[in-house]
Amino acid sequence: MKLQFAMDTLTTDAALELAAAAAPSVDIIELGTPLIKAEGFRAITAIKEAHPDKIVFADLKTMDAGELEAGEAFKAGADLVTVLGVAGDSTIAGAVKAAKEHGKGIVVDLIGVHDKAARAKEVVALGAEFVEMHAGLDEQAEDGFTFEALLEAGTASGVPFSVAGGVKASSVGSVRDAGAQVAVAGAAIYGADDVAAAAAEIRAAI
Ligand SMILES: O=C(CO)[C@H](O)[C@H](O)COP(=O)(O)O
Repeated sequence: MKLQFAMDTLTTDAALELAAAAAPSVDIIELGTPLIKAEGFRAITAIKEAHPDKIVFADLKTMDAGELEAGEAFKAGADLVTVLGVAGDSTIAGAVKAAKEHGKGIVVDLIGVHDKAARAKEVVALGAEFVEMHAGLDEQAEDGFTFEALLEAGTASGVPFSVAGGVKASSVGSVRDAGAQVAVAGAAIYGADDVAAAAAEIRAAI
């Protein structure tokens, strides 16, 4: 299972610093949505230039204009780009078209999707590389939410999936055991006093 580091920071300089510290322990470096909104696609280029050997993941969370937005992110250096699962099929298909043109991949983020397992099958049939079983901060706070439900949806989907939303060293083993291809950890790494050690601890737990 690969480890993805989600950098939900607001400046390229901070992201470069975080990425340098965590890089030895992670496979995928993610530019979080707030970072891309704050700094633009040039932040993608900066991270890819600093880490050409890593998979660079641009968390665009695209909802419309899939081909255009994904295409621009790939041109900037992204290897994987996210489109929302609640977007229309034509948006996802457009983003997949851009990915094929660039030899890259689309990940569909299932945040806010009620039946994640069912939508996962549909979007992989549309050409998504894998889906992200993702609970945002608001969803995690809802009554009845459990991390296990996220894992169960991944296993039930029968398609390649990642898990995001509160993953840490103590829970990453359950992500692996659920059959995920990728575990995404954000705050557990960037919020630690020692970023390099936090990333290494999660890697060791895998
Ligand atoms: O995409 C995101 C929020 O929309 C986060 O980057 C992702 O969920 C990682 O979260 P965490 O910091 O809880 O590990």
